[in-house]
Amino acid sequence: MPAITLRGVAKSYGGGDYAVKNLDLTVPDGAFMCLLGPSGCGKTTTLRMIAGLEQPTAGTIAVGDRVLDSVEGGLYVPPEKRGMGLVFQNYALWPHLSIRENVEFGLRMRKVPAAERRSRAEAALRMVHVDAAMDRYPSQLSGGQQQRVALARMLAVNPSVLLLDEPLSNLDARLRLEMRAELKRIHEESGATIVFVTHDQLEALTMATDIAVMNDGELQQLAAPMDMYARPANRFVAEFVGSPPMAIIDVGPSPTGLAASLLRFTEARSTRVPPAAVGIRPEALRLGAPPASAWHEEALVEAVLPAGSSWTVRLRVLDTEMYALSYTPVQAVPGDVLTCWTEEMHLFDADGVRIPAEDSSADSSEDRVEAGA
Ligand SMILES: Nc1ncnc2c1ncn2[C@@H]1O[C@H](COP(=O)(O)OP(=O)(O)OP(=O)(O)O)[C@@H](O)[C@H]1O
Repeated sequence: MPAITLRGVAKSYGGGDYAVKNLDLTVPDGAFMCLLGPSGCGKTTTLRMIAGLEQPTAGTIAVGDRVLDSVEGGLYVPPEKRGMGLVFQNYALWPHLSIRENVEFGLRMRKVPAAERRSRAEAALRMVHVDAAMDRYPSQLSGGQQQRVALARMLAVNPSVLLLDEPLSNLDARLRLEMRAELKRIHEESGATIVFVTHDQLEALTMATDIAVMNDGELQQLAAPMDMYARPANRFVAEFVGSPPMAIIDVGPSPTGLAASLLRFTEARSTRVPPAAVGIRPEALRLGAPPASAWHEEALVEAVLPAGSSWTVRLRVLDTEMYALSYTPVQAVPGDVLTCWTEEMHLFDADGVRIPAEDSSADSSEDRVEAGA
């Protein structure tokens, strides 16, 4: 299956506002791409355009050489002729059909012979581990099992492109975790190209091979999950990806307190234009004796929040409240004064765009980070 490409794609539902603006995006063959962003950023609209359920207002959508939409060329291929499988948040199973019959339904529509229908339905149900419940009815299954049946129904048709819109949002935390692992396994086993819409950054980080972060109808960054986490292209991505979020401290033009301390440190180590903002991830803010090269300040412990395997500490650093996340026990109580330090800062310019590190090959031109807002 060749790559899916969107070129100059825009969508307006009328009234002058654009749900998606001039989107250029390539989904490589076999990718598990997550479209990630806050509510209303245009993720679902993008997915529905790929599916053919919405027509773009401008641009082209193609799979390899096959053009599916071309506004300029007056071309539009309807959903049923695109050969893509769809699962939406509100999946619906037929209540009066057994699980097996539900999964066979799509194959029946495609006039697949009975024996083949049966074996393909069984194979799909085995893949999602619901084959033991094949002869039951949807009402006899848990929400998570029903969700898997909806997936099996799509997988039985064997589409080479799967389009999923928040398919895990109706599940409880434990099932979501289980289904993330299942989806990853299904992706690896089937070799299908997956486009997955979510507003949950953890879902995207854990499952995707590529993440496209959108905001306000525009692509903010396209990168592999850990690249995006390590080198967010701009302030929006930096704050959206990661939990607890990165602290971003504005430092210009006449900073005081923590901002002044950070600016002094970055200016002493760089010949470049000073940053307009400095970001520090909670796990990069360490407590204890700092190495000589690290930025450090005294911090007043305000609260210690143990969570079994991690410790979140609320600190007051000069004039600013910050969070440190530790994966080793923190022996401190409110009122203690500790040294906090870091060697990992993210610098942003006045437009909120990442300033690449001078001494790091990680921020090189080979970086997969494509876009900055
Ligand atoms: N059928 C429609 N008619 C008019 N406006 C729409 C329609 N569908 C979406 N929109 C608008 O387009 C914008 C993008 O919506 P979209 O559903 O694509 O965002 P989203 O990122 O998927 O959000 P959510 O996570 O809330 O589903 C929003 O401002 C939304 O109100």
